[in-house]
Amino acid sequence: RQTGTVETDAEKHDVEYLTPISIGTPPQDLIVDFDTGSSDLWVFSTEMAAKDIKGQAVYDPNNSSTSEKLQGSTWQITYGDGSSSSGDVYLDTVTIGNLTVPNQAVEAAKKVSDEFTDDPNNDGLLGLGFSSINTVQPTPQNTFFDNVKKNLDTPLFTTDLKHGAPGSYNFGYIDPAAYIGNISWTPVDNSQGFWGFTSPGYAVGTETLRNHSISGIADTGTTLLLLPKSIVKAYYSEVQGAQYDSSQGGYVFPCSPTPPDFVFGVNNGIVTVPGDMVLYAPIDSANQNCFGGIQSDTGIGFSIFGDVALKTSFVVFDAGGLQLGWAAK
Ligand SMILES: NCc1ccc(-c2ccco2)nc1
Repeated sequence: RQTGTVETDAEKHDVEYLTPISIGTPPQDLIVDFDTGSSDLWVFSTEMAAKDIKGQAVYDPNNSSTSEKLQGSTWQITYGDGSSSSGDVYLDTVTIGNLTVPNQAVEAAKKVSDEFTDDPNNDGLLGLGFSSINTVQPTPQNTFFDNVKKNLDTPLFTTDLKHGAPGSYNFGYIDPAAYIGNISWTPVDNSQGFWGFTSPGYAVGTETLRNHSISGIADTGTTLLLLPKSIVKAYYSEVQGAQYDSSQGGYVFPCSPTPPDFVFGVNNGIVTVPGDMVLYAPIDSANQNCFGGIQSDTGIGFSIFGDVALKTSFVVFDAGGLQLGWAAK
């Protein structure tokens, strides 16, 4: 039985976290977005039109002695932010850190939307959601984690995303040096293919937790913390000068003073998003006004605990116990 670890780097403003993987023989190195909110491993490839590739590394199945085309299989995915991609499928060897899966479904892109073309550092996505929502047709394929988990000491992975600093994904073990205090555990609802859970409540600043169930997903592939409109409104009502700016598509507020912390419950514990993490990014060159890291989940149907929430914590994605563990660090 094995364990593994791989470093992940924060892009500017922690908009996404990019992690190296190797595909094929000899190994082709790509850097991709590990996404617990989806379940396809897809990469830029030599099957794309040259105009859609702007700086990304590409997978060339013809340059791998271990690639095997999954005849007749195709995939197509559209994400919550409207971005999309599609293509065909190969089985090939995929290595992350010291962990190797010999016959991983690698979804080679033939088309990607402009959001991906215009993101030069991101060579694709590696889904860490449940394989039930893999988009390959006619036969959905397993995620890397689902394929590797039988070889792991224990079927879990952990995330340790950081603000503007390299973090890590660990597979098969909980590193006691990576967190402080106790881990708060909460059951996972994977019926929609996501790492879903329900938080019992929230607080703004130092107030006591308000009882207000928040059902959402732990999603490393979403940048912000997207919550019910009523909670977002309650939070920004306590932020000086905050207002909803339709041109920016969300709440903005003066970058100073630092806004209050946002706290959400996880079972009997709490997770604190420090006010300076709610200051997501300046919207003007003078850094006068900032776009909020907490925005509304309207229209999605559930809340999304994205990177703004995840980077405050050490989080255990436990497929064995079907539970999420959150700890301070
Ligand atoms: N939540 C999945 C996801 C992840 C990344 C992206 C993306 C778009 C452009 C670059 O990256 N879109 C959606």
